[in-house]
Amino acid sequence: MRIVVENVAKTFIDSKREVTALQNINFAIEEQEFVVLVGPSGCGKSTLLNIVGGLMSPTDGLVYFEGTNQKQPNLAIVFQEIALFPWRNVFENVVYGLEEQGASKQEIQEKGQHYIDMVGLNGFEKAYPKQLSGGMKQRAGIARALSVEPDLLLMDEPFSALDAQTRTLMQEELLTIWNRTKLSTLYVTHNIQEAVYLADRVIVLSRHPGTIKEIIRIDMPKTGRDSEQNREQFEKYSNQIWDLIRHDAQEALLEG
Ligand SMILES: Nc1ncnc2c1ncn2[C@@H]1O[C@H](COP(=O)(O)OP(=O)(O)OP(=O)(O)O)[C@@H](O)[C@H]1O
Repeated sequence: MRIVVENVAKTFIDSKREVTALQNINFAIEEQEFVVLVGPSGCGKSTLLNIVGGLMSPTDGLVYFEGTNQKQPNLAIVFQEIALFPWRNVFENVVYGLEEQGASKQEIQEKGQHYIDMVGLNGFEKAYPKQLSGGMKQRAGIARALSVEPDLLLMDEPFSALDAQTRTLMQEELLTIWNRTKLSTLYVTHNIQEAVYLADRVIVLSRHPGTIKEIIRIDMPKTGRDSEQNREQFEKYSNQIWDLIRHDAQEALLEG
């Protein structure tokens, strides 16, 4: 399935002012592609992700899905703050979407366990959210999203609330999982290194209004991007993206 975003614009109107959050947004996410949206604060990353996920409608333009008969394909979203149900244990949280889909008991058992194993939470099936660290909660949230085997995975700053070391480990794990599942993914981050580490293509947004500044293909193998031998190329991409964002990021900082 291919996801096409065509001429999307979004204007928010409240009592005081009108904010054009997005304008003239055109891109596609190919089957099995990992696309990352980067840009400074307020450039419209989350708004765009929410529009692609159908949680918000655009003021103009449209999002459509090619190569599928389904009117509404199966999407799963992972947010920065994983909202696990506190009264459900890890297993029960992970299989929530499967239950909603009306999966059989056997399917729930098999898929639930498969994705719990995939995110490294085996042994914690019966633990409750309050007993888990931030990284473990995030793993449970990812397993819950994966368990419905979505056509498109949407992730909005999923690791930004984690400490730096946990974040690095989670990025590595996400890449391992992605290499196994090859799920079409749209991923939002502020973090340029994270974008270069994970993406097939990086979409750089500028702000006021949020438009696409450039789309950069990260032409490196998906494994070992952070290795010594790839360091130079990794930094070249990071610098290229930072040069595109720098001015807008400075403005965002001054505006607070
Ligand atoms: N519900 C809303 N009502 C009014 N304005 C909004 C609303 N949601 C977002 N905006 C505005 O739209 C613009 C884009 O916001 P958005 O949250 O999508 O940016 P972002 O790039 O995800 O920011 P950040 O990186 O800080 O999360 C901002 O100027 C924001 O203030």
